[in-house]
Amino acid sequence: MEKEMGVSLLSSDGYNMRISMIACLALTWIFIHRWNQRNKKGLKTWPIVGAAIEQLINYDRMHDWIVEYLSKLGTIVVPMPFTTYTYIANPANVEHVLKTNFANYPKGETYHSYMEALLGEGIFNVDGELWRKQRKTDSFEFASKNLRDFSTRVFREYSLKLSSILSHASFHNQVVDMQELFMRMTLDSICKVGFGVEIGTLAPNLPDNCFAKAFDNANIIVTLCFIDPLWKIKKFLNVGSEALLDMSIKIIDDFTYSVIYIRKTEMEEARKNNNNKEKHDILSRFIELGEDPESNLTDKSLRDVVLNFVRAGRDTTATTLSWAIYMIMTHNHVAEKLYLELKTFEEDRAKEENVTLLQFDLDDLESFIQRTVQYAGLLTYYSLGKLYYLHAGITETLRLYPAVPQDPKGILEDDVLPDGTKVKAGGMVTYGPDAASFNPERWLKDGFFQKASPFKFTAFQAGPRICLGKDSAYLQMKMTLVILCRFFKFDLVPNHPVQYRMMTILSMAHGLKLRASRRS
Ligand code: HEM
Repeated sequence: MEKEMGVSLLSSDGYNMRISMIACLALTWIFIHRWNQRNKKGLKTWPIVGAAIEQLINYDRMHDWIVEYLSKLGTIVVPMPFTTYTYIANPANVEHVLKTNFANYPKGETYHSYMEALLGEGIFNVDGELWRKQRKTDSFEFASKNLRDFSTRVFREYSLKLSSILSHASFHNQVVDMQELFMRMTLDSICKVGFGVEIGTLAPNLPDNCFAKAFDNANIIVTLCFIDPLWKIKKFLNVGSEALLDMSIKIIDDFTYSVIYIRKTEMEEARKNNNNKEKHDILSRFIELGEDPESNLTDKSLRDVVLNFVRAGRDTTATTLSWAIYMIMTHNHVAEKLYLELKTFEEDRAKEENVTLLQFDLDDLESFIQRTVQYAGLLTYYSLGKLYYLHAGITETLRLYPAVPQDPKGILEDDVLPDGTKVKAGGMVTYGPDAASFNPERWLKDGFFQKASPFKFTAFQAGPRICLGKDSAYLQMKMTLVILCRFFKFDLVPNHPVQYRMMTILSMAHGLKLRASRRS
């Protein structure tokens, strides 16, 4: 018995000793790992988990966290448990990744698998030949004057709808969530420009729309795949978020395919009746292109084309508009300078068009709205191009709050960036800003807007995959802001928290709740 106890005591001692030794070794390893980093300027990491702890602690302020490092260092390497992210801001590195060695940094298979349910084989979600072919066709369509004129009319009409909702709200001193209104406006306008249909979500009673809801749900769920390691299992079992995604995609597809069918039937009817009145929405243009058998455009490819445009153009523009309004209302001198630019512009345009501006009374809603409509009538693609201060304000907003804050690229082969940073195949690299304070003046010289290299100002990406909708986005943002900032002043609801949500698009986590007041 004594012997047995002795053995078990010995073995438990031995066990404890082994544990103590392992603990000692582990602590020494951690100590050496941390000691070696004591003079390191960049991110401090831990063994095995890398920077995951620091990243988790900074999750809600991820954008600032990265910008703080980038502004000091230009490049940061963030090791994570299964991969390494390299963040770059130095223009030479950005140019190398987005242009010079473009072929080594594709979207990659992981991104494709996350987005496939929603974006299919659309331009955003493919590489290689499939991407090249779409890029060529889309670039041609985007450069078309017909599409630009049609978009200008649509953007003007929906900006006026928004302004009318604000006029009523200001008359009754009601609070509005500006971000929600912008989201509705950009969804309605992209559906009109993309499919040629009115979905009417921008209305005073804020109606629900099943396509809009399903599209929002699908967007959130595919984005969650980036942080949900179980999504493939859920998809296989069709449970949880993946079951909801499946339902949402059915609603989106029913709507999209029915619009494709209706548009095709209309086009056939029109041809039979020799009625060749052209439609300018993107879908109609692609249906026409699909009539050439060599184009290989099926109904599924038409669906992918249009949904990629909805995804590209909706949240990006709406969130930038929200941040721009927030910047304007929190920087009084900017608001006043912009107001002056818009008043002068109004007088110049009225003279050019030989129009007498209507008198209006701030307390008479009808006359106020009539005046906004008259002003909008003076806004054309070319005249908006002369508003340099506005252009600088929007660009500065995008520098500080890039709508696409992270755009990770895969790495096919090991590479060395121009600043000497080594990147390994299988990791990810993403570019970003190293921004500081809001100052539209930094974009102006003698009152004229000065462009920056796209490898320095990266909000629209750069190189062969630079955003195709940049001009269209500026057109819509200017159209909207010209009307809003000419006729309204904005005040944030006291204590409303303005904070970003770190998803694929940099939206405001709690919306933008404000009161608008009318300006003479
Ligand atoms: C403020 C508004 C916008 C911003 C900041 C923006 C930014 C970007 C960025 C960063 C990319 C690269 C992302 C990636 O490759 O995943 C991109 C690509 C693209 N954008 Fe935009 N975008 C905006 C508006 C629009 C609009 C209104 C449209 C069209 C309706 C559009 C169409 C596209 C397309 C088609 C691509 C894919 C280009 C390619 O892969 O070759 N964008 N955009």
